[in-house]
Amino acid sequence: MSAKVIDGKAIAQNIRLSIKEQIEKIREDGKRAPCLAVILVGNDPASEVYVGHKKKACASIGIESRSLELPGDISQDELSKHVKALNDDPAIDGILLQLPLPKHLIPEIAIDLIDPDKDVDGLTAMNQGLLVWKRPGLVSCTPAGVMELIRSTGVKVEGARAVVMGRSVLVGAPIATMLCNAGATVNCLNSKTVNGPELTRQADILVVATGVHRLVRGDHIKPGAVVIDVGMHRHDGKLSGDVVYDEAKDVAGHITPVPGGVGPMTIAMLMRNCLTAYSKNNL
Ligand SMILES: NC(=O)C1=CN([C@@H]2O[C@H](COP(=O)(O)OP(=O)(O)OC[C@H]3O[C@@H](n4cnc5c(N)ncnc54)[C@H](OP(=O)(O)O)[C@@H]3O)[C@@H](O)[C@H]2O)C=CC1
Ligand SMILES: Nc1nc(=O)c2c([nH]1)NC[C@@H]1CN(c3ccc(C(=O)N[C@@H](CCC(=O)O)C(=O)O)cc3)C=[N+]21
Repeated sequence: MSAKVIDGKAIAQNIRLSIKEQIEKIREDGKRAPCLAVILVGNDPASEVYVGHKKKACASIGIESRSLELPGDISQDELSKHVKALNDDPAIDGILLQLPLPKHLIPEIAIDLIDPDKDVDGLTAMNQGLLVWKRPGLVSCTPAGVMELIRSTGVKVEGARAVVMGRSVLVGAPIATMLCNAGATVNCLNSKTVNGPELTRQADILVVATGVHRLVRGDHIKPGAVVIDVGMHRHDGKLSGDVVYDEAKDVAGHITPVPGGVGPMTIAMLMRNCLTAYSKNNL
């Protein structure tokens, strides 16, 4: 039996449409559009591509975007000044600092300066902490998107066994927390985990976010499981994930493709967070 493909692109499109309609209403009331500021430090080509996607998505649904392109050798202090200026600018609703930063900069110092009410990436210690306290503020885009994709399958999360591969602050850790909050029994694996496949084979819900190409094979998956592949790799212009899709699709019950799975949801959740931040900041 072949798994049902979770169409992240279509689900994301619906969410974007709903946000677009809400913004149209705001504009009809004579109010200004929401505005996202994206900070890009240096010229990492992959980051430039992602930032391009985000700005295009903003334009297509009526969110304004400003980009701040800063030199790769900028000092931590200078970067801090830019973040603070955006915090103080009432015309800016959301601030996104594209990661990774050049090696000499400490990302958490810059991130934690972002006003939590403008932190549309959900990465500040405040927003991550609120998630652990089960009273989420702005939630990280990829984890929020992953939860939406799991919900779209109709598979019950409460009581399910979930395995998250990866424990990064951007992806793995908040996904594990959100699954835990939703009542799943969660194992969060890392690069030192012994016998990973033994654990993944028990998972009703398997989320893979390791950045290791083709790590998860068909026989690592429990038959009928929900498999969410966050990984993103580009080889000869073709995109693929951390899961060996052709093997996994014959075992899983539901599976996300790469591309067309988690990626479009990340962008849709960013748009949703911009609208949430705008609404909160313009009460
Ligand atoms: N589609 C999208 O919207 C997005 C996709 N991505 C993609 O997701 C992937 C992960 O991103 P990110 O979390 O930022 O990456 P990181 O490199 O920050 O984290 C990878 C995590 O995977 C763990 N890991 C490595 N090998 C294994 C293994 N064999 N078993 C279990 N865990 C393992 C690492 O463990 P340890 O902590 O021990 O090192 C680490 O916690 C990347 O491919 C990235 O490109 C990221 C963001 C958004
Ligand atoms: N502060 C910060 N926040 C992030 O959210 C963030 C980041 N830094 N750094 C890099 C990662 C990566 N990321 C992706 C977003 C969209 C797609 C996406 O749209 N993917 C499409 C394909 C896109 C293409 O064709 O290139 C898809 O999977 O179908 C992928 C990856 C966000 N990230």
